[in-house]
Amino acid sequence: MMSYEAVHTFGSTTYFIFMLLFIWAVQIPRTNPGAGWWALSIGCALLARLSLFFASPADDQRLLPVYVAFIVLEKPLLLTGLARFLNLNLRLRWCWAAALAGELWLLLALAAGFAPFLRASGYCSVNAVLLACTGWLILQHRAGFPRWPMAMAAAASLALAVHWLAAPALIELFPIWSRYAFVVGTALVLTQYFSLLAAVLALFQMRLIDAEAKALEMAFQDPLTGLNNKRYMNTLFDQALLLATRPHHVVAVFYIDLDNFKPINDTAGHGVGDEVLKTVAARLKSCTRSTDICARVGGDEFVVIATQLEHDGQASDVAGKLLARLTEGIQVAGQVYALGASIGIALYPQHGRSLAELVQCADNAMYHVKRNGKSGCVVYGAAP
Ligand SMILES: Nc1nc2c(ncn2[C@@H]2O[C@H](COP(=O)(O)OP(=O)(O)OP(=O)(O)O)[C@@H](O)[C@H]2O)c(=O)[nH]1
Repeated sequence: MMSYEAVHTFGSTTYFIFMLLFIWAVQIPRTNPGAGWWALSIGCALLARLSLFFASPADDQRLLPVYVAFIVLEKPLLLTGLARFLNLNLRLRWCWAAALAGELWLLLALAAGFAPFLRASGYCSVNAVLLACTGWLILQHRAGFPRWPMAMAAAASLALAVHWLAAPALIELFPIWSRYAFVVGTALVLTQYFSLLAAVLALFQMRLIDAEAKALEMAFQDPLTGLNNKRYMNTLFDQALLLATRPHHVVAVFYIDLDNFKPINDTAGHGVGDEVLKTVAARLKSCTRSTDICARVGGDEFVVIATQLEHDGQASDVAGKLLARLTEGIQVAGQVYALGASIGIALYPQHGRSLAELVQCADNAMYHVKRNGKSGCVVYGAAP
């Protein structure tokens, strides 16, 4: 068993470090509020501990009200921090009243010369109730917060509640327990504050990852169809070329322009036009591999980049499949709309080495189809 002084020194130092870490967490932008209250609450735990440190057994009773004042004050601060962290609109006046009652009970017990068990049971019960509330609140509202830190904080809070509730009776029955209780209490308080700090930081990390994913989505995705946009296509094209440099792999760029899309907008409205575009996007996806790139590059214009084709002829097969799928009727709100598609194809490396060159060739080929009656596909340079 570590000596009493060693536990004191270790506990005080670590409480102090945690207090600094909570103060630091307050400075981090976009963290949930609460860390400031927890810096105050662990500060109270630290002051309570220091008051014990300076109490020799003889003047123990003189410093006991100071110790108890800090140790019960810690709990409403802890709960206020938790309510702010969890964004709960709670009235916590009763916590402060309970803390005050715990302190008053002690003063009364000291003045009236109550037995140690009776004297301690007042503030120990207040601590136990407030810690049980802390654990219960965490368990009730942990959804959407970091899982493990919240579970650990709830477990430590509930264990501390049991610890405080049982302490007066255990010390009465086994006086040696006061020494063990000191170590157990320190370990549980450290676990509790460590978990809360971890929750603050893990939530901040979750937010960052979320924001990054949203920013990427906005930067690289077409909001209507969920397909990639031009910027993403440019980014991914280099990867597609890497795949194409493998032996027997060909990359084909398909420029697809829908035929007769405008009349749908004009007759049925933009909303129906949007639904049609979404269906087209889903069909493009269903006709291609997950490694292929499907992008919406204009109102009713799409580019598909098929990677890992085994020979040039396969590009025409893919175009045929795309065309067949896109010319199937599209049903929106009980009405079936008929579309066509003009598809131009360019192959890497025959028709160009950069994406811009390939898209330009595929676009030219697509215009050739448009000019020759629409709804068809042609490879760049192959048209008569
Ligand atoms: N519903 C909807 N329409 C759009 C969107 N973006 C562009 N458009 C419309 O899409 C139409 C595209 O025009 P065109 O390509 O000339 O229409 P088209 O009838 O397919 O013409 P062809 O290609 O010659 O067959 C225009 O009317 C645009 O206003 C969009 O996000 N949603």
